[in-house]
Amino acid sequence: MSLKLLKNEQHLDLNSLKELPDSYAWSSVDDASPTSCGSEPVPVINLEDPDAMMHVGHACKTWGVFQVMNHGVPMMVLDDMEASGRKLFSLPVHQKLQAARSADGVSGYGVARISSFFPKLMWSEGFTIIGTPFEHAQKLWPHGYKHFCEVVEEYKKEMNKLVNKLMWLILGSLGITKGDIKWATPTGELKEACPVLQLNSYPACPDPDRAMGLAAHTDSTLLTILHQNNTSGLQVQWEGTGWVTVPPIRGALVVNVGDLLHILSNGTYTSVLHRAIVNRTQHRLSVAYLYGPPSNVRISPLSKLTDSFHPPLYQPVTWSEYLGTKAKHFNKALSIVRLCARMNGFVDVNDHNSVLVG
Ligand SMILES: C=C1C[C@]23C[C@H]1CC[C@H]2[C@@]12CCC[C@@](C)(C(=O)O1)[C@H]2[C@@H]3C(=O)O
Ligand SMILES: O=C(O)CCC(=O)C(=O)O
Ligand SMILES: [Fe+2]
Repeated sequence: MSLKLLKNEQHLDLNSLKELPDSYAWSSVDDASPTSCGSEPVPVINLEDPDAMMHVGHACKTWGVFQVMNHGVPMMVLDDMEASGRKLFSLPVHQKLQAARSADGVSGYGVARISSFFPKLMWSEGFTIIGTPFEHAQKLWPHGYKHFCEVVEEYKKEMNKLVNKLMWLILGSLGITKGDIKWATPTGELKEACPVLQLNSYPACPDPDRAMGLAAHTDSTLLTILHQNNTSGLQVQWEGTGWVTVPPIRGALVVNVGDLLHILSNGTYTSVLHRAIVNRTQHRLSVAYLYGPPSNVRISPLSKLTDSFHPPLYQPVTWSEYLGTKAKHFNKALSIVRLCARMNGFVDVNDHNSVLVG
């Protein structure tokens, strides 16, 4: 009985609510005002700038997030994806539930996966696509799924090109070359990981100061590329002190460092804590392309970045192992895969039982 209630409650039609139900009222949405708390704005980088690599490296080190312009993804591809996402979320709830994520599944329609770690519900809906969206799209539009599938494929193709460009800029900024990356082909193409596309919808909210669109988290990726519509809501944490809004810029894309890049760079580039807040009048939509390594690749600190003074700080993990740790431990996942000092040889050299990892 109580389980059933909870399930129904998780699928309220947010668009129809005139008041914030208690189950959505967060007691402490700190600093929900979209100010930049006196910090610099999040960097905007022109990828055609000859110094792009340096700017990207600096942004990854200081912020863990930046926006890119002149990235090569046609505006039409972004617009089409946004329109398709909008169409999906404007379907009636009972229809969206036809494509609901199964209890043990990852793809499909539902609340944010991290919801289970919070006592209150988030003011958002999501649709996760892994591989082809065909099966779910067919349930949503029995006769009209083809267009949606085409738009998604085109979007993924363009994002894959961009993620290659960005990864080599980022790796280059760390002094890493093509031969250092196990999952790159000799021509320098990063072998296709199975990318995840996450569509997020944040309906206008009657009480935005007490609601949370998507609670603070880091992404379990190497990189995430985010397209947001013309409504702000994305905020990143700055130096652990305040929230800075990443303003939507038409045509620009937000890039953020995920936990696996944090591990790969041995902590040089930090995965950024971010969240989405909501507003009273506008429907916000975002599309995240979550990029991780191929499933057989174990990510560990690159050997070029480590030596006896800079020992590797993290254990090797595959993407799916890391997702499993994240699903269980949420924001403690990164510290769980962090090697303890003892394992790094920061121990009494006379302790012959210590495990040295090199
Ligand atoms: C490949 C991924 C990465 C996931 C889990 C799985 C599919 C959906 C992704 C997101 C998308 C929304 C935020 C997040 C925190 C969530 O709840 O679901 C992400 C999470 C992660 O980055 O850990
Ligand atoms: O909607 C946003 O701006 C943030 C989305 C996000 O963080 C995610 O999908 O991982
Ligand atoms: Fe995220």
